[in-house]
Amino acid sequence: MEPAPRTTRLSILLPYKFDMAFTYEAEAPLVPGTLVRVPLGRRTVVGAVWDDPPDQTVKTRPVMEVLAFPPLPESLRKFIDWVGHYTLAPRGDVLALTLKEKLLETPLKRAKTFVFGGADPMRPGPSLSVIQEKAASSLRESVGAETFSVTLLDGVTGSGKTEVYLEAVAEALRRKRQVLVLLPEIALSVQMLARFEARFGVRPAVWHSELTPAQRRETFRAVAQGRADVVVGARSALFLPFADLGLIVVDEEHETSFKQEDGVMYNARDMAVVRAKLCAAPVLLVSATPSLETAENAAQGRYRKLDLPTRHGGAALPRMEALDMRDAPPESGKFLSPLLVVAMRQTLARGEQAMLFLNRRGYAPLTLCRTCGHRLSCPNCSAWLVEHRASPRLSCHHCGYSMQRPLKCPFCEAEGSFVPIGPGVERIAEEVAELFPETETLVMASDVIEGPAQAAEAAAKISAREVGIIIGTQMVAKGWHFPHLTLVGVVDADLGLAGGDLRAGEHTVQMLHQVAGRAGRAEAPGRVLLQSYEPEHPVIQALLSGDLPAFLEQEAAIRRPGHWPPFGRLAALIVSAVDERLADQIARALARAAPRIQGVEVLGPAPAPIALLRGRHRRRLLLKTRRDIAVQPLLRAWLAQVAVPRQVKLDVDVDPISFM
Ligand SMILES: Nc1ncnc2c1ncn2[C@@H]1O[C@H](COP(=O)(O)OP(=O)(O)OP(=O)(O)O)[C@@H](O)[C@H]1O
Ligand SMILES: [Zn+2]
Repeated sequence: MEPAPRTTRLSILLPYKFDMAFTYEAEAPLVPGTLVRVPLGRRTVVGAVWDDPPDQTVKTRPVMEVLAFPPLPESLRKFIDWVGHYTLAPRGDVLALTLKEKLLETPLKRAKTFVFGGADPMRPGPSLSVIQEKAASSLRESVGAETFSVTLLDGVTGSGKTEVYLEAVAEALRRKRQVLVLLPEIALSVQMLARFEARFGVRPAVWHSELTPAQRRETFRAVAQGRADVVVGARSALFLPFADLGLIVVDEEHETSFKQEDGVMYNARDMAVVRAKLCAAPVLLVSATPSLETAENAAQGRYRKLDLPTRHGGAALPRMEALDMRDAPPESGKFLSPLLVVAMRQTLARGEQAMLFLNRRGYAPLTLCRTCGHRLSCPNCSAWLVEHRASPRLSCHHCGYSMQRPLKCPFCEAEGSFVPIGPGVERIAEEVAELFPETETLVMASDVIEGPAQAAEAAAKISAREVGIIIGTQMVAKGWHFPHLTLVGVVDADLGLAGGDLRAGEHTVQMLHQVAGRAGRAEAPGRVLLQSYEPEHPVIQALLSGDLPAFLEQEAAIRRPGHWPPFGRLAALIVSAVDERLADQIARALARAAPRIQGVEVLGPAPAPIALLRGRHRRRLLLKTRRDIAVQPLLRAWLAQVAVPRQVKLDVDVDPISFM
């Protein structure tokens, strides 16, 4: 008879760049998901017992400590495996999204400073309109079914989408289930958090990058123990260890900021659907301007769709007009058409507020030497330096490089010859200050409004009408409800169309429609003026008509024949190296090894639009397949053929959103 083994072998996934789980030994079996401390080389690290079969042959080291923490649930472990498989990221890197470095090392606060749970779903919400109630009761049913389903809640701006989805949240809470609400920019969601509190009597738990380590740890634990009943979070909240998730809401599902562009490149909107499926829970995608992906899924019957076609309380949708800048141009060196200025004066005279939208931070996007034409660019990136005057510097928005404005042109040595070209929000603010010296104005951009507290302060000022004119980047587009705001001026409606990537038109329509939706949300009607040099462009026409479904139809007709998403699949390879020749060499080697299969096309290699980024030269290849062909096996087989030296970084971006 063989002697019984004294120890058990365990597979342990470590939150580092390894795809495989490592085998360790423990004195007794541990359930999968258990968090343990183990040796790794000369260090000790925290990992999780995983479901892979342990290797029976390798030499093992012992588990050092079993952490007193609820094991990661099976649905989360499967999710981590799934995300790794889909994005081609090592599973360890995906686990790291759950087990943030040091998360479990932070000592617990003595005093209980954080209180979770206690949302009261029995408190009455507002009385819903007939059409809102219809949508709400359908959502309550989905939540009550306690099984996987996907619903698109498609409602015009100000239709009460938030009120309606709070009803779904209430239903999940009545069933004692946990709820996750994903927002594109949690730091800017002060109004949403306040509404949540008004509805349920407590603030929800929040999850975003600005939490302190202690807040993180406490929240993580409360979610794992099921004490945190609602979590409102940024995309990374998808990786929290929910004990009993009963509903996921993805608000503003069309937002590109749900896509993480570095490390594990995942789209939180799409992964939310996967997470819900693995938890057998419903997921609700919410938008006034659904992405073509989601609209197509609804059209094909894969997702259910609920509509809220009118604004709440009889408010009309704002009137949209294009200002043809060829007919009514601004004065030279200025950017606001006289017609827009007149409209602003009228608005202010009525005691209402105006908002100017320009999705560009800083003073000017480009600085040019008048004498020789030299342009100031970043030494590390293929990008112009952006002038900022609030804190006077020229800076690179890609790598953070910054410098003083030089006195002399480094090229022709002319003195005092630099001129700013084009506007950023600071320059618009300067123009506004000249035109409206008496009016209080407020700039909202990520370099001026840095966190939730400042955003709350800004919102409070606007609501209290301490501000007449608001000038902002995309930060002002999202979700705000300012009852006295009736005029929105879009400074450059053509801006987003210039780059011309696959979704440029779609994203411009979504963003501008969203900004427009800030106008006239209460009694006074709203008006939106789009400054454009090309008002006949289909995107501007779609905005004017307000017929977004028709626009999506057009987009679909353009993308369908070439199998562009969502009618086909894309994956991008981004090769980068400090040594340009090496980047080229590997990119060419990849091109030679590219799959040659029917229904599969490889484009490139080509220099990336940002060909130099943080000192690295970048080349791109794009894999395009028919929808019925999965890209992951193709990518794996492809990448296995090319040896990539250590000095070269190869990023794989499945379902790319950015083509830069
Ligand atoms: N049934 C209702 N009773 C009272 N107020 C309501 C009702 N429905 C909506 N509102 C109010 O109308 C405003 C707009 O609603 P809400 O913010 O939910 O719309 P939304 O569709 O989410 O807007 P957006 O997409 O533009 O951010 C809010 O102030 C909200 O409180
Ligand atoms: Zn740079």
